[in-house]
Amino acid sequence: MKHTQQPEALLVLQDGTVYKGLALGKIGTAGGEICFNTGMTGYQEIYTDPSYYGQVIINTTSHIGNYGILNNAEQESNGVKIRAMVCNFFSNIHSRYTADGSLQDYFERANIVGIHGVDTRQLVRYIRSKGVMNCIISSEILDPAVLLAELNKVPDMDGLELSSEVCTREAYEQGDPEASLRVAVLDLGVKRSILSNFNQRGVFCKVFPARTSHAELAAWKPNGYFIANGPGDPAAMPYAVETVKQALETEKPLFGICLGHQILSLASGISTYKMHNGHRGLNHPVKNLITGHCEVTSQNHGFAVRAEEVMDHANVELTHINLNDKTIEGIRRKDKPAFSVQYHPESSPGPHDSHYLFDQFIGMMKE
Ligand SMILES: NC(=O)CC[C@H](N)C(=O)O
Repeated sequence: MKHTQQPEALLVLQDGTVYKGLALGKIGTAGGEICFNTGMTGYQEIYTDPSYYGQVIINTTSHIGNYGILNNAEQESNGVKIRAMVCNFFSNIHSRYTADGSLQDYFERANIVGIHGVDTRQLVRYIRSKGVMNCIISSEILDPAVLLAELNKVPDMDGLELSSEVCTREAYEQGDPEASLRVAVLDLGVKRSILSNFNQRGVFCKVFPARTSHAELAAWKPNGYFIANGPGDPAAMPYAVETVKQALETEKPLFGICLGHQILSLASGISTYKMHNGHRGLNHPVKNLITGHCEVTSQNHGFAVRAEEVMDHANVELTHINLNDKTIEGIRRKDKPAFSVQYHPESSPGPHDSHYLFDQFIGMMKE
């Protein structure tokens, strides 16, 4: 078994709190915003989700690495997007007959630093009460004072634009070009499983870089617009808000997921804010206020849209609400064929309760 003599590692929080543990992944130092995901499965999908770009993920499920990694099937993008990882028990051995390798080797190749042997229950309770903050992990510098100085160089997520760093450089097409429906995807950090949800339903997609103007999207003659998920602060993305405003004017159907939901909200005059702690996991209960049904949802967001501004809006209707904390989970425009959700209906990883939203969007395009 590899790495039986694991070097020590330190995790230092912005407020100076220090956690000791053992190194995993690459030996090195990395800092970012610390956030926790409570999902009990799907770690590779989480690490490769571009919405986590620049973040340090605590996996609260107690065993990580035990089913290894797959080269393709569980990748949500072209590589690991998280900055670093924290867990309680990191398994050096994996068991799954289809596995292509170990998580340790995968992290080493991707230059991802991590720490395990941390009491993640205590750590999460601490962050939950103090609120979101930055952190740094190192397996090479074991002096907390030096690390704290390094940590001060890590940028604050508030006000940070990151979609331009993770989106495609060139537009590309995906799916069957003969399909009867064409969706222009504004790639703010799109997950692969969202595109497969469209392709499986016979929709042809063209994925455009984040800073594409509406004129360029419209020139492809899409039947509808999809505004993707992605990392960073939506309030720092006036370019995407402008594209969405213009897309709304075409009266063609528009659907947004997560960051896309926040951008549709901003384009509708509703502001966003940074949450005390984000929602990241696979079991967040959401009520669909149109049908009265509850959905168990997959989530990953640290910003949200302002509830009071949704409620006061003449042209926006609240469609989904979070049953844990009553935050806004979905809206639709009363005057335009546009709707969005804060959670992840593509459910990768996660429960499949919300797949119907893709069918709803396709139904609107067919009308
Ligand atoms: N998954 C996402 O699209 C995340 C959106 C945004 N970056 C947030 O944290 O709220």
